[in-house]
Amino acid sequence: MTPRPLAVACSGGRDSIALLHATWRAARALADATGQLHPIHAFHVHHGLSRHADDWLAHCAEQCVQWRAQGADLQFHARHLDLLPSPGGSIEALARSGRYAALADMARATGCDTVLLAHHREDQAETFLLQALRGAGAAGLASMPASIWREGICWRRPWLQHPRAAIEAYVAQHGLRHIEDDSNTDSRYARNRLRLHLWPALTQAFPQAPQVLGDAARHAQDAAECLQALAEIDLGAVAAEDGLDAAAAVALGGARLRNLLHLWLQRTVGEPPRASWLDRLSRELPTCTDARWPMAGMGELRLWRGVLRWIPGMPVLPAAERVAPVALPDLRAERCFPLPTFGGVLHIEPVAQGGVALDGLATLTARPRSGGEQFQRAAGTPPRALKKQYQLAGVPAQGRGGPLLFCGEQLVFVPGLGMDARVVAPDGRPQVALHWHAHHTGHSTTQGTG
Ligand SMILES: Nc1ncnc2c1ncn2[C@@H]1O[C@H](COP(=O)(O)OP(=O)(O)OP(=O)(O)O)[C@@H](O)[C@H]1O
Repeated sequence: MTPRPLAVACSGGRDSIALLHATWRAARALADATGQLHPIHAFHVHHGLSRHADDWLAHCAEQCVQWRAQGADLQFHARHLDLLPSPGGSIEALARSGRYAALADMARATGCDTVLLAHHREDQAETFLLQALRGAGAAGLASMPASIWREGICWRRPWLQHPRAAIEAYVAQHGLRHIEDDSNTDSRYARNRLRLHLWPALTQAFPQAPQVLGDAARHAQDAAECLQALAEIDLGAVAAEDGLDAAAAVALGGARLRNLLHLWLQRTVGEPPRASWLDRLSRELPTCTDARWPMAGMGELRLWRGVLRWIPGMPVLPAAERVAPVALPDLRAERCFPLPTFGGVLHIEPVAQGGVALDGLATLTARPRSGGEQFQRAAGTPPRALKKQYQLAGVPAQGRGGPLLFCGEQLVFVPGLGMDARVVAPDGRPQVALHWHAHHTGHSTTQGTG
């Protein structure tokens, strides 16, 4: 039988570089002992979010070339993501789901049914704490499984119970080189805030924290499995035509009813319900005969003649006027900046002429349209009301979303129209063009071309 290939998900960071190294060496040792050589595949995902992402990909690729020269049966593969955040969505969550989809895709393309991930004990403890801080139930507190099959692929975390220090020691022992992700110090991300501010104090006060939080995650895994099994049993017992027999479900009582509704809604709606919503439903359901519970932008639950059904509806995007203004960080060193509340990503491209001065990117504000904005399309033409400019330029309604970018009170950039002529930088000054990629319309708008 031909030995099965094995994949390692490699970001280029310390842990996954170490795991890739340990894996190909283990495969080679096994081959020496048994004559069976398992080919190893390294998968890298380029998220397109950091200006260093090209370097990380190059580092992983070079590392594989170097190890192949040392006798590793190792192939490198990469996928580029084009992430488009949804309004109000989390860029971390989007990157994670995009990454797993890309890894699964590479696994299928290379015939690997197992993908190794380099999470370790401290990663697991952090995940547990983050879940607790979000108010998660057993399923969230279960954190990361050491091994799980999803859609024909087994995701394994062989180092989930190993301390970070052991990996650091391995890296030092073998003189491995890895990249440092500069976004790890960005406190906008919850995991970084935890890692930078809370973790050092926590482990000083409770040195056993990584171990016991990992234990707690395993207890939560057991509890989550039991709850899932109970919900399956209850679902089988109260299923009615296209929905649930409301009286039979209510008879299960508070916690068990919520547990059942959680699984049923997750399956029918396609995502887990919010805890507050679930609480409300389980409180109101026993008191109603006919009722409706709308879920914003998704559809509604309807109770009619004793059966609770899910009626899907058209998603509704937040109206632009309800989006709050956002003071942007210094964007001078950025190439793209997601603005989830506006439903898209701002792309920044250096240009030789016709752009906005690079310095202007230090203090931009993103605002929704509030009416009365004046925009100047070209030098020598008068500034006019934005609405008029959209009409003159023939920009359709679906191309008029996204943020207006201001520098102080001066309008700089309008998706669909481009840059205001009053802020065009003189030739010879460092300058950039701005592009807005909207998520929900797929509409892309560019400085200069509108
Ligand atoms: N861009 C990526 N490409 C491939 N695999 C990735 C990528 N990012 C993360 N992974 C996988 O997921 C694991 C956990 O991700 P996490 O973001 O915690 O790691 P990291 O800090 O980027 O790097 P490392 O874990 O290698 O130090 C990684 O160890 C790796 O196996």
